Amino acid sequence: MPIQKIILRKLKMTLNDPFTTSFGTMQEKEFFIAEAIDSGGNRGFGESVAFTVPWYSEESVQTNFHIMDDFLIKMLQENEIDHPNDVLDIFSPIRRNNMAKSTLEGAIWDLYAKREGIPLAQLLGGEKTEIDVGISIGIQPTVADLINTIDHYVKEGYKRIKLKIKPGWDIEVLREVRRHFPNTLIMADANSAYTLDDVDHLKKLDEFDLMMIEQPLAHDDIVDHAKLQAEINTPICLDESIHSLADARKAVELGSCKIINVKIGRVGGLREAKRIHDFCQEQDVPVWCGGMLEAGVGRAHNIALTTLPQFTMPGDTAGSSRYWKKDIIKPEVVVENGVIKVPDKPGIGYDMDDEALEQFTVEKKEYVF
Ligand SMILES: O=C(O)CCC(=O)C1=CC=C[C@@H](O)[C@@H]1C(=O)O
Ligand SMILES: [Mg+2]
Repeated sequence: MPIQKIILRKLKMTLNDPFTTSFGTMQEKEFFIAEAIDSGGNRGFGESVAFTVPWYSEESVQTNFHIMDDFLIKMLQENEIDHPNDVLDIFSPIRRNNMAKSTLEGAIWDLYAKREGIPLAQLLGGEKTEIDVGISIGIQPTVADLINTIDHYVKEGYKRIKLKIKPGWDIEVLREVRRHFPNTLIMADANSAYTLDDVDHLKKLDEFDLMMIEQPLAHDDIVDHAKLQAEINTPICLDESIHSLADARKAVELGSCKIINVKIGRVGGLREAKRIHDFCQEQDVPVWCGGMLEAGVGRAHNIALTTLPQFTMPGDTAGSSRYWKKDIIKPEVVVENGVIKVPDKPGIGYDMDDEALEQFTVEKKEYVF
């Protein structure tokens, strides 16, 4: 692929509402958009999903820049890329830093699909023309606020509600939520807020008929999760613990989870995400696509991935307006009755809103090939 230039832009955008989890609250979001341009003027885009503070994983906005700027882009300049599947092989001398790798890999997948004139979803092997989506709701100031927020999104048609829980904001909250919403698909995400000392407490979740509990124990654990899964009926879904196909295989073998949340950035890109999908399909383990409060480019990549068949559960890819007053793609991502229509244009299927891209850019660097 004749890449002529890569542009890295650091953007700063403000979420409509603060998003609170067991590890903190976010409202300002900084991230990188990588743009890969070929000799024909085609433009491919990828989005970095690390947060400013490394509280979800060890990566941050600044480590993403350091790794891309000092290492990864040079590796792309020095190696031939025939297919986007080559990119992670080229990056393999660099350990982890998956979100940095995924930013550039994503831009190259989009560029390749545009050069071929096909949608990214189709290039990945996805066949769905629409995808079902749920929504992730942060910890709210009061239970009444939470009930109102859920009510709003249930009425908008979201197919599944994910709540954030932590010690002190869990059993009683879920009891109230279940009482108000007896038939809604509900799951809880703990972002590693518990330990095995909480087994008896976590067993109480079984009474709420949750679809799953996401990442109850340590972010780097699969052994204790297997012990917990043996004690509770609620299916465990792993998020933070899964960085690769190898992690997914070990977790499934150990019985650490019954469901996997696939985040493209966390696993190092679309190639690894697809491999995890394929493995889970063979093993009959459902997967769904997680979110990292992305802007339009990351959201579009999530939509393309979700068209693969084993994404049988609604993911966290809500509509653009849930996060942003103005997104960086045109049209923005729209959810109607809990469904997103998969775009059928080449690549990620949405156009860049270049004015918005410029408006939110706070730093920019170009790399000529
Ligand atoms: O709406 C989204 O993009 C999903 C938001 C969400 O649930 C999460 C975003 C960022 C970090 C975590 O708190 C989290 C998750 O763990 O899945
Ligand atoms: Mg999670």
